Amino acid sequence: MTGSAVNNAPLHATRTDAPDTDSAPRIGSVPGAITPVGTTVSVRVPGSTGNVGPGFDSLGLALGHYDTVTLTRIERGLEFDLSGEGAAGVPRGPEHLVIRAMQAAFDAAGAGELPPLRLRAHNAIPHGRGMGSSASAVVAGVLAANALLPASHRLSPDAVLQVCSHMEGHPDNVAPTLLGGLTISYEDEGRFHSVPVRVHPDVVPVVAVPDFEVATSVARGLLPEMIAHRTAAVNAGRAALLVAALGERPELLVPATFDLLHQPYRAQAMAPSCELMTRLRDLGHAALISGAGPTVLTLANGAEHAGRVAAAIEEIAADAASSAHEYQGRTVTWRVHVLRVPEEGAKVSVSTQ
Ligand SMILES: Nc1ncnc2c1ncn2[C@@H]1O[C@H](COP(=O)(O)OP(=O)(O)O)[C@@H](O)[C@H]1O
Ligand SMILES: N[C@@H](CCOP(=O)(O)O)C(=O)O
Repeated sequence: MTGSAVNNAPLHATRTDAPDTDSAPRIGSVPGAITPVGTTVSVRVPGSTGNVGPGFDSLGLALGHYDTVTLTRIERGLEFDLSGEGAAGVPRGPEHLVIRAMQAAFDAAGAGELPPLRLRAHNAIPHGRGMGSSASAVVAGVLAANALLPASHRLSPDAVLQVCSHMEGHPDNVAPTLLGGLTISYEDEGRFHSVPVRVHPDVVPVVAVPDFEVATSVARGLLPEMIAHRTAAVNAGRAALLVAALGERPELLVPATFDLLHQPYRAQAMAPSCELMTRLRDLGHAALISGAGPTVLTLANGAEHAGRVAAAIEEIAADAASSAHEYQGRTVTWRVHVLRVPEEGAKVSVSTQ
């Protein structure tokens, strides 16, 4: 999730840019209007990889690695039952990201304060690793809140995209989390748009998740204000090629995942990841820094190739001479997951007691 420093300021976060729902009547004071006590909303939400190499703040790919978030309307208070990745480190109060996202959805719908809730979350998406955990939390919160609202106040799919993208500050993670597959997102006069693109079934994401975190806000703070025209031209070409490679021509994934726009500037914050990525690319694999890092994502061409990538990661990580193995006097440990690209995004289900 994006912070508030100059380089990572949300693109357009003013209320005038927010969804046009200000004319909706406020319903927070009408108890019967919001789904009754006992109602439970569950959201199964995938992770995502932003940028996918050269498509900074635009391209995004859903990753088949899921958090499950369940909200129950209760009589009073705000309760938490959290487990899995990051559970010990997140606040248990109104500042919890899922609750903040729910309130943002209620605000956009003109619905006032959230009702009393119990939040149960089981997280598989690691925090601060570039696999879109904050976007998934935001999407889960906004979709859960929407399901609690009466039909008359529910946000449209476009309004959901606006609220989620404004909260994140960039749309490339929330779009595939909402829609699945590959998405091309862009911002135009304060509104976010996203186009889903079919992904070739042979594309297999392999992630290597290191044991250290880099906050997205920190990684964005490392980016320069200006880049050379030549650099922009190289990246534009590779980003365009990447859409073709992911959709039709996976054999082109190595040249298509080359980036000069963000990865080189962020290397100082994730040296072991850059070493692993470089070694994998030297072996002919389409490795890149996932999102703002430090996870290394390799896009394999078929299941057999994915197995070879996983084996190569294990071998490089075991090489005592490599900074992917030992960095600043300590051993870096990596978790490797062979995932898939889900065709569908977050799924919501509602039940009543
Ligand atoms: N499921 C979650 N529940 C609560 N907070 C979350 C959740 N996922 C992410 N966050 C918050 O977002 C932060 C990570 O966001 P960010 O730095 O953007 O990394 P990432 O690449 O994982 O999205 C966490 O430290 C935490 O504060
Ligand atoms: N385009 C963003 C993507 C951040 O993804 P995350 O998963 O690291 O939050 C960026 O590169 O900053």
